[in-house]
Amino acid sequence: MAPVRDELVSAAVVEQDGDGDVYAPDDDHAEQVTSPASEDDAPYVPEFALAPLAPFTPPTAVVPTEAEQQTVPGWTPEHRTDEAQTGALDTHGIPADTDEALTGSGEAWSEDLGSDRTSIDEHTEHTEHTEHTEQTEQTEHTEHLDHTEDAGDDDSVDGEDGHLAADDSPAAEASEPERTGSGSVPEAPAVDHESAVDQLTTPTAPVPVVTATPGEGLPTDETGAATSAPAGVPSLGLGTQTVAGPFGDLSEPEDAHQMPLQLDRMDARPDEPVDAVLALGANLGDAQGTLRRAVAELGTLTGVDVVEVGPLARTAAVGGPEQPDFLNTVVIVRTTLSPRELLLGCQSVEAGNGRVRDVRWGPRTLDIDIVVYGDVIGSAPDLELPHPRANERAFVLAPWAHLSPDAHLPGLGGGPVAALAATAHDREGIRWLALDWLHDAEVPTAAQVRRPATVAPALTAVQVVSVPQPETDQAVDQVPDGEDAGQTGYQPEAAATAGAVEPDPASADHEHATDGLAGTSDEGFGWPGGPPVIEHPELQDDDSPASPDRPV
Ligand SMILES: Nc1ncnc2c1ncn2[C@@H]1O[C@H](COP(=O)(O)OP(=O)(O)OP(=O)(O)O)[C@@H](O)[C@H]1O
Ligand SMILES: Nc1nc2c(c(=O)[nH]1)N=C(CO)CN2
Repeated sequence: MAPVRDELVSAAVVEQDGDGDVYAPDDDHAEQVTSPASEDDAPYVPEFALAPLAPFTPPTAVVPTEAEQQTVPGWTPEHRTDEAQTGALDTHGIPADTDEALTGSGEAWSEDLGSDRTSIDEHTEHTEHTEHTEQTEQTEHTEHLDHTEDAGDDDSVDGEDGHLAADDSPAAEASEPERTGSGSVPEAPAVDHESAVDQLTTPTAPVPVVTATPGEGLPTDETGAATSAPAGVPSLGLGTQTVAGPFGDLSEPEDAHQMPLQLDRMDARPDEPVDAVLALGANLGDAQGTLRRAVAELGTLTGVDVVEVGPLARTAAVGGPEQPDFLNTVVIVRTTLSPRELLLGCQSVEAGNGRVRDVRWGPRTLDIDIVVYGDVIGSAPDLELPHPRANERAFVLAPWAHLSPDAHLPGLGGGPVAALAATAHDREGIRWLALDWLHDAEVPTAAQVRRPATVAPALTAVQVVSVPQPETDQAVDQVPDGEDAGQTGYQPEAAATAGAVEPDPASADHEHATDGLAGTSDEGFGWPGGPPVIEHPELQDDDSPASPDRPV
């Protein structure tokens, strides 16, 4: 390994996080990143560049047949690979005999991987151009994980490990919210989430090509490549096939540039449906509306059933630039998708709701993280399970513990979720939890804003409010106002069972309740002396999630 040293990269340098995600420069958040340098500051030579290269035989230009020139607009000889090297090619440079396999089952596709890496790349292009499908994140994912020279040139590849700044996609750009201060996000373009996931699961889809360290539990050969699929992975083509390296199908020497095509445990579909916990957050635009829509859209993903939805929490932003409060919730889904398929499904929903990744931990219209997927513990360049920061985030743990008081977070730093929520650093940034946010609900009276029976002991300090059904785009800011309110979706029987505390109007804290970024020492989660029952948990303020005109 070449010597490296840590350098504080200036704000002018693109930031890169531990996951390999690259973010636009952010003056406030220059990060420690590792960049290679030698003692004498000699130009850095990447390690791979030192590897002995096989002699390169440039492909022989192939003159198109007359028919080809007529049928392929814009055709030029360099669009083709040497036929002599790759066998009979179709007009897209795809070996004719592999075309069927490529569009057939994933298994058949994988069997042909050994034939020609270039043909696979070409095929991706072929798929793109011929299917005219919407440019989903999945398509990008599949395309850019190719370890080809071209892949490295593509801005949309997010970091060295090849995972994506998915929202660089044209679809995401098109849906970039206008931050005009109007507070509303333009209608997200319709995204066919089902078809996005179908592309992952149907035989005609390009199989996601994933390189990662071999997944735990998979048998591997001496190169580290997975040699067989684990139980429950019927069609993703895990196997011993290797594909040509970044320089194409060089014949000499045999193995020098062969890279194993590896799928890992994150691609393993479960034998039985698995419960996964998703954390949702939003602080731009109509955050509540977006979260409602996201829950619905998650339920439309093939292989995903929404089982339970947590309360809505208003939370102070953690990390990143100064920004509005978030609305957060958790959703428990039952899925037959693999972890990576589920991630791609979530990212598809994010993209459809205008998610843009420009600033790390910056404001966003929608964020969906996989907190846990069953009891899977594992790490791949694009997916870590459980989510590596979930154990320290009250904005995830508090709504989760409320939904599942006995939940346990597996893995390093894990433990009982309610206990983790009670000690998380950001616990005091939890402003309130609303139980009835998902469905139609009328505004509660002050007397109805109280602790419910189901609240976990560690969460009793969180004020529970009712959030009304929005009538406008700005409705996330509508105030559960005790004075003007009618009935609520809140269940008084539950409160009675719990011996709910009668609200004390004197305890109302209008100031803090209306200031999304106000001091946290004596409010919210961890309030000493019991739950603050706030008569007017005003949300109508500039810091609120639906008020993106605040400078961010
Ligand atoms: N468990 C996970 N859930 C979602 N994304 C994950 C997970 N593990 C790794 N990732 C990767 O993290 C990348 C960055 O995700 P995202 O932009 O949503 O980060 P973030 O929400 O801003 O920050 P954080 O990861 O701290 O929540 C994604 O592209 C994804 O590949
Ligand atoms: N309150 C809050 N803070 C955050 C959130 C979030 O969802 N809520 N998401 C982040 C990145 O995932 C970073 N910080």
